[in-house]
Amino acid sequence: MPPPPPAELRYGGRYSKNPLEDATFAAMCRRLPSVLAQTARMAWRIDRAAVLLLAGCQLAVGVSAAVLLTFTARAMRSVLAAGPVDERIHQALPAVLVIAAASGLGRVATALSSYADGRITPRLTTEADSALVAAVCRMEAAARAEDGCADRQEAAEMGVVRSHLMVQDATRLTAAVVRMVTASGVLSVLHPLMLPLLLLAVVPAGVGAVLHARVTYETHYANVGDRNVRQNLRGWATSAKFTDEIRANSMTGYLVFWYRAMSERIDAHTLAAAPRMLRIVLTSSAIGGVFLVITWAALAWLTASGRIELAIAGTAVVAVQTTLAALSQVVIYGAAMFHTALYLADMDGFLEYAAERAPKRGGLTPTRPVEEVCLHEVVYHYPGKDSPAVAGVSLTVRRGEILAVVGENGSGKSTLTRLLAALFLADKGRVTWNGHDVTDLDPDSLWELSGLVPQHFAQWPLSVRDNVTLGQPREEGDDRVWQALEAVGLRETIEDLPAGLDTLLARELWGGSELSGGQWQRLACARVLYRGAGLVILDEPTSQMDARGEHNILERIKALAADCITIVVTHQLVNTKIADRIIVMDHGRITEHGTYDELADGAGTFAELLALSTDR
Ligand SMILES: Nc1ncnc2c1ncn2[C@@H]1O[C@H](COP(=O)(O)OP(=O)(O)OP(=O)(O)O)[C@@H](O)[C@H]1O
Repeated sequence: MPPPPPAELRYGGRYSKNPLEDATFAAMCRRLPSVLAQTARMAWRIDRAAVLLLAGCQLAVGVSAAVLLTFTARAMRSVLAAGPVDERIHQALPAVLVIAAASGLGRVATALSSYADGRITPRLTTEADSALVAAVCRMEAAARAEDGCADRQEAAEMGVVRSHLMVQDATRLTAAVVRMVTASGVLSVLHPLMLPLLLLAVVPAGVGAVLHARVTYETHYANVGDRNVRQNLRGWATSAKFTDEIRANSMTGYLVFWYRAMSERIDAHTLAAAPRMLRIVLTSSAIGGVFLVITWAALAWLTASGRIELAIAGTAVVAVQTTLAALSQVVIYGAAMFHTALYLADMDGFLEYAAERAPKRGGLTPTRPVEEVCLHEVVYHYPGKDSPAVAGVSLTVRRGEILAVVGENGSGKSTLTRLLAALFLADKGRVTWNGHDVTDLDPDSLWELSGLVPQHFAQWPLSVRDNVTLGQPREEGDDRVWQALEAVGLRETIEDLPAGLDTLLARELWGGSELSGGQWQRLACARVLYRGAGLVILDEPTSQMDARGEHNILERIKALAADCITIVVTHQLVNTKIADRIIVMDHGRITEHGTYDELADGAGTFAELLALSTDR
């Protein structure tokens, strides 16, 4: 049976207006100097010596071009003068030598500038890439759920990819400008009419190149949403972690077909732009060609009518060729630079957007140990949701206490833990740690005191040791790492791995090993134990564990409870026996609270869920 047709995906996550809708040709040209300045600033920060070398080379390229043309005129005059050929050549020899030296200088300068570019570009890309990763990692967690955030990030990624062209485009553009200015200077001296004619020949190509870049960017913009979804789909479909689920649920054909269909939709957008591009290129070439013919005709007429001498006309031919080549390059690289600038603007825009959404909280350091975490009438709404996930919750948890949070799916348990850990800030109400509002506390110092095993934890493709210690300063010796592993019953498993603590936990990477689901979960618990955190939040920490593993962890939680605040979210109601207090959540509110015995003997949701869990 052929795979079913792909779902029509209506992706409404457009983040803003296409910035090109209002951009005029003049506005784009005006933008170039600022892009050049931005490139120079970024490069200057990275490698001043290389920037100076680059600037020196550009100057050398310009000087060599000017010298080349001026001495070509002299050599021509000598060669075309009256007298015996050997004498004329002899007379032209000094100028020829200067020409050879100037072109040698030009070539060396070009080679050195590409060396300087090679020194700057990789680091520039690394800077851009690292800045993007840091910006995303530092955003407020809640902002990542905003509409369009992922789209903007995808557009910004393109800026990083393009950043490797920045210096190259800028160098080529400035080299072309320098060559153009020198060559056109020489040409204007030869005859003032030549330059405006040449400009007319090249300007249509310039307009064409910029329009071309606009269309390419528009296509890119139209595809941002689709590409975002396709990229996610690709990651999920090709990850070894989901192979079983994909195969055993006969999703393969569907996913492969869907992936292809999405790619074809992206291609269709791109192909739809091709005729427009062709029209632009043909029109601009035709207009430019007409003016070029007029330029050559004008030169022929000036020479034939004796307005310029033959020797000068020879130089003019070289100067026209040089200016024309330089002008074309200015146009091509100007358009390329403009094109790159559009993606860089997306990247800059996203960095600004992310910076605006970086935590803007106070700088107070929380007092240690964490004695008390309180919620005062806290409300939290996810963007785009009608009803709040947490709807006016007040709660106090103290050191030495184990609090269990139970409730049906979607009742707001995980959101409550995010608010307690100050991962999200309340829309209304206050969350305090030791009496200080979390909005006044420095988030990094605050999270140094917390440890979390989330429902969906990462399986870091790192060594076992790094999986346990990630987020903590590296210590001498592995004693505490082994203690944490022992506490979750993983010692033997890890000892049996080929390289013990050094074993890479990523089967898909060469030499890596893989753990089972429950073993991964034990490892996530070991990480929290290793942290010795003051606020420990365990969101369904034993959902994948066998009875022994679960028992181990619960015993460990009890043993450590005296020194910290422990919050356990669980659907295994029997596990709430270890808690001093249980709260039941329903539609974002606490509907019941008490000890296990009080709630089990009551007539509320807890007793009902407990009865259901044993009714088989
Ligand atoms: N990132 C998110 N963006 C938008 N809505 C969300 C997000 N996370 C959760 N929600 C919504 O908030 C509500 C509470 O979700 P929460 O994850 O807190 O529930 P829960 O009690 O932990 O559920 P479960 O038992 O299934 O883990 C749900 O209606 C859910 O759809």
